[in-house]
Parts: sequence; C-alpha cells; structure tokens
Amino acid sequence: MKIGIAGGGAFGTALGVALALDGNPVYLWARDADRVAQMQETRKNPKLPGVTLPLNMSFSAALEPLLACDTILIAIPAQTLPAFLTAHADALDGKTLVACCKGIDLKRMTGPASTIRDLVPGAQAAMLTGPSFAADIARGLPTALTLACADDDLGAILQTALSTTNIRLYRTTDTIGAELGGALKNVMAIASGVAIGAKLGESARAALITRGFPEMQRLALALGAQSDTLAGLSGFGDLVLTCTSEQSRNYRYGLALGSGSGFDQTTTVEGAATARAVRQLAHELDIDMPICTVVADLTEGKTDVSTALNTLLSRPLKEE
Ligand SMILES: NC(=O)C1=CN([C@@H]2O[C@H](COP(=O)(O)OP(=O)(O)OC[C@H]3O[C@@H](n4cnc5c(N)ncnc54)[C@H](OP(=O)(O)O)[C@@H]3O)[C@@H](O)[C@H]2O)C=CC1
Ligand SMILES: O=C(CO)COP(=O)(O)O
Repeated sequence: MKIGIAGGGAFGTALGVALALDGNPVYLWARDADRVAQMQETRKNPKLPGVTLPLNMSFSAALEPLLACDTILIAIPAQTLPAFLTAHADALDGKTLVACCKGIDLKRMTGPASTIRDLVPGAQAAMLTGPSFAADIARGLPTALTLACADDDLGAILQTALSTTNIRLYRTTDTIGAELGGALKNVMAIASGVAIGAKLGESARAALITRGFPEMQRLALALGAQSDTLAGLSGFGDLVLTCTSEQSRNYRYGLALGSGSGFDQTTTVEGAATARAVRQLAHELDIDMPICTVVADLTEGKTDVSTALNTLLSRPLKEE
C-alpha cells in the first residue's frame, strides 16, 4: 500500500514518522512550501521538537506525489477538511481517505468520515482516531487507536497496513461513533480545563468527565452511533486522556478560559467550533447537552465562568 499524508502539522508528521520507522515509504503533503523545504532539509518539524524525520519520509507542497498514493491519511483541522476535499474532489476520487481529524463541521454538521462521503462520494472513507498525542506517537511510545471503516474488508486491510510496532489499531465499522467520540471529547476537555483553571478542584473535573460521557453518548446514539464505540478508545479512551493532560491543546485552552489568562489563538483547538456545532445539533434534535452548550457559550464570550458554573449546578436534581 502506498501511503500519503495530507497535513504537515504535529499529527500528520507524527503518523508519518511512526509508519516510516516501521518500513513504509511515506509521502507527506503540506501546503506551506517553506515548511516542506525545511522538513526535507533539516529532517525536523518545529511542531515536534526533538524528533528526527526518517529518510524514507518525503515531503512536497505539490499534490502530485500525494495523489500517486492509494491511501491518504488526512491530518488537517476538521473545519478545513471540506475546502480541501472540494478543491481536490476529482483527484481524490477512487482513493481511500482516512480522516485523522477530530471535529464536527460547523457548516454541514457532519464528522470527518461523513464529510468525505458527502464531498468525495467515489472515495472510500475511514477514520483513524483515539487517545494519542502526536509527541507520544513520534517518540515511539505505545498507543492503541480505533480504525473505523464501514466496509469491514477494507477496514481489515487498513488495520494491518497502518498498525505499527507501537501503534495497535482496533477495528470497527461504526464510523459515526468513531467520529463523534473524537469530536465530543474535545469539548469535554475544554470544560475540564475550565474547571481546573478556575480552581474548582479535581472532584469537579471528575464530575464533568463522568457526566460528560453520557452527554456524548446521548448525541452520538441519536445520530446513529453504537454505544460500544463510545465506550471504546475513540470515545471514553480519548475523553480520559484529553481531559486530564496538559499535553492537550483543548484542555490548555480551557485552563486559560478558566483562569482568565491569555491563549495563542493560532493553536489548533478543535473543541471550540465543535461545541458550537453540538449546541446547534442539540437544539435541532431536542437533546439535553448542558456541558457542550455551556462550553459553546463560554468560547463565544456569551457567558462567564461563574455564570456557567451556576447554570450547571442549578439544573434540576435527577437520578444518575
Ligand atoms: N496533535 C495531536 O496530538 C493530535 C491531533 N489530532 C487531530 O489532527 C488534526 C490536525 O491536528 P494537528 O496536526 O495536531 O494540528 P497542527 O496545528 O499541528 O497542524 C495543522 C496542520 O494543518 C494544516 N492546515 C491548516 N489548514 C489547512 C488547509 N486549509 N489546507 C491544508 N492544510 C491545512 C496546517 O498548515 P499550516 O502550517 O500551513 O497552517 C498544519 O500543517 C486535528 O483534527 C487534531 O484534532 C488527532 C490526534 C492527536
Ligand atoms: O486528540 C488528541 C489526543 O488524542 C489531541 O488533543 P488536542 O487536540 O486537545 O491536543
């Protein structure tokens, strides 16, 4: 299998490193020609400090080498995925496209695999998602992820091809569950960061994670996901990782919101747009999504931390 990666950020590069170190030649496309030249020459990516890029990884800002691959991992932010797919829809037709991004597209209200199916119907769509920080993958630390593909035969081929010595892939046909688990956990990570940033304590964070999980399940099940998928790596697994680690950008963004400190707005924080998408979906589907709604309002400055807290604490008491 000839593997290409679209996206020269932390995650695309880290996946490329892992696959290349396992003996696969990897072709990485990034839109920034200067970044590409830098990676080619220095064998470094500033987004992955301390990591050396293997020699069997090659880089290009031209799309041709990427399009010569039959399987393309797409590791660009979820809100940029539709424009990328639309711009190259003809060339991507017939390819296997593995979305590695986590989010719900604000315009279409779809997760990455569904967006691929909608915009490049002639491609085969899959998702690679689950608990894994790019830095951990690039350093060769062990991770276990979910490979989701509606076509189980293709899923099995991808599972084998994309597993490496240190990345263990579990397979599912439930792409909806996989894409929603990865998207929704980012919103919960922001909420957890806010709790810690506002010095509400670790008990409050545990409450948020625990109540956040059924909230994730409510929306995912309403949209056709399977409960088991949400309880697996792509849902619960990633929820735990992202809500408890300062390596997470979503969590750090929440910390900044909670403590009132500054945050570099150029950082990729998928949970902010996803929270807004979820708030809209919850309204349309009449589903109770209190944590996501509060996070959407907070990120838009429509509420402040203490009002948000009161909103959550003053909800009617109910059974667990
Ligand atoms: N980092 C991590 O630990 C993990 C990330 N992910 C997911 O991977 C996805 C990418 O994140 P990550 O790599 O970390 O983010 P980064 O911010 O490190 O990199 C994002 C990359 O996407 C590129 N990009 C942005 N917009 C476009 C566009 N319109 N067309 C083409 N390329 C574009 C950027 O290019 P440029 O530099 O030119 O702006 C940059 O190379 C996210 O959905 C994230 O949730 C999943 C698991 C782990
Ligand atoms: O998805 C991730 C870990 O699984 C990375 O999380 P952040 O995007 O919050 O850094």
